[in-house]
Amino acid sequence: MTASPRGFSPSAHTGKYLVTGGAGYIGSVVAAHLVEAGHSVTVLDDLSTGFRGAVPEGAAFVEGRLQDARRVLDSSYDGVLHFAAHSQVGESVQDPGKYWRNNVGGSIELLDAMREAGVRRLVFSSTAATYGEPLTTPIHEDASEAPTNPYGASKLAVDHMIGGECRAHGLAAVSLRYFNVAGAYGRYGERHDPESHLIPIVLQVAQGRRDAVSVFGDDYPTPDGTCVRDYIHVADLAEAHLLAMAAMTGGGEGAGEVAGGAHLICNLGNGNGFSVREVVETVRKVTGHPVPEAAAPRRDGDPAQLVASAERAVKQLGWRPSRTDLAEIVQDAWDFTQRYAGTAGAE
Ligand SMILES: O=c1ccn([C@@H]2O[C@H](COP(=O)(O)OP(=O)(O)O[C@H]3O[C@H](CO)[C@H](O)[C@H](O)[C@H]3O)[C@@H](O)[C@H]2O)c(=O)[nH]1
Repeated sequence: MTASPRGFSPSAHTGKYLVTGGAGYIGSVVAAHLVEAGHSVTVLDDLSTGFRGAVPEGAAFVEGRLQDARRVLDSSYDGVLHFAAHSQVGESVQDPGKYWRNNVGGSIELLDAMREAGVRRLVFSSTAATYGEPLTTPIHEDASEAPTNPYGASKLAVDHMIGGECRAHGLAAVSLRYFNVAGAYGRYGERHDPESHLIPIVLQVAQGRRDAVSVFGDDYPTPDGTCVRDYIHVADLAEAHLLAMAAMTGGGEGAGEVAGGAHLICNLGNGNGFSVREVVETVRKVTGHPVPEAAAPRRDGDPAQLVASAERAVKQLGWRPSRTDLAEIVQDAWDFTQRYAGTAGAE
């Protein structure tokens, strides 16, 4: 095992969990954390964007869609962690039906399968994109929800569906709204094709696989004119998922027990914003390589600034992010990029 857990153990209880999308970036990191904490894990993934090699050793694997959850789940499962989704903002604008069908339609099937099998706990991978253009910063969970693209709208629809399922049928659920997830956890890291996220793109420039990074807009109302985002380490994010499940199984560390019928929504971010230019500069320092920049027009739908208030996750779940330094996040992503991304082991 190349990953290096830091003695994180959110719960003395061990359980049996289904991880949908566990061959993808975030799902695989969470699945690895669950296995390392001694839980029994089954990954359900259709490998449309994930990699078989990213499923952690020790987890069972079922290749299938969310519609197939019915043939996997039974009452021996303690809960589900649901990551399987399409997640490209630009693509969702081009092909919205794909997002409604898969993200919303698939989640309906999953919720039905859970109810039929008597599996009553869910952690859902939601997103800051449910808020849209923020009216205030940092963003709290009671901010207005006005997604600006079908990706965010599909995730918000699922959050609403989950709320209804909790009220009607006593499901316990935690929706975690991620800000900009980055970094890697040993051999588990970010590999999108095509890549659209800033940090992996800048690292590809540092590696010489791209000529320059396009900086999308330098006239935003931010200190250096480029967009500001809240980057959160994927391992800190993963720990929040285990704490969320623990809050529902009675082994939680936070203030809030999430009982049947309750739906807790928590933002996950560090509360610090970094601009595109600061990210590029950090990559130069960490890698020691030059990173040429090219000015480019603003990208449609990009808010100037997205920064989280994660106070609720800290209070309710007992979450304590420990990798908040941007250089550490970039370093871990860089190690992954050099060792694993684009290698045969990725398949
Ligand atoms: O080549 C690039 C790529 C990105 N950027 C800029 O870098 C910032 C971060 O962009 P990312 O694509 O890495 O991340 P986003 O903030 O667009 O996306 C994040 O927030 C979205 C919601 O707003 C979704 O949740 C998405 O999955 C999540 O990664 C943005 O200002 C973007 O314009 C560039 O300047 N050049």
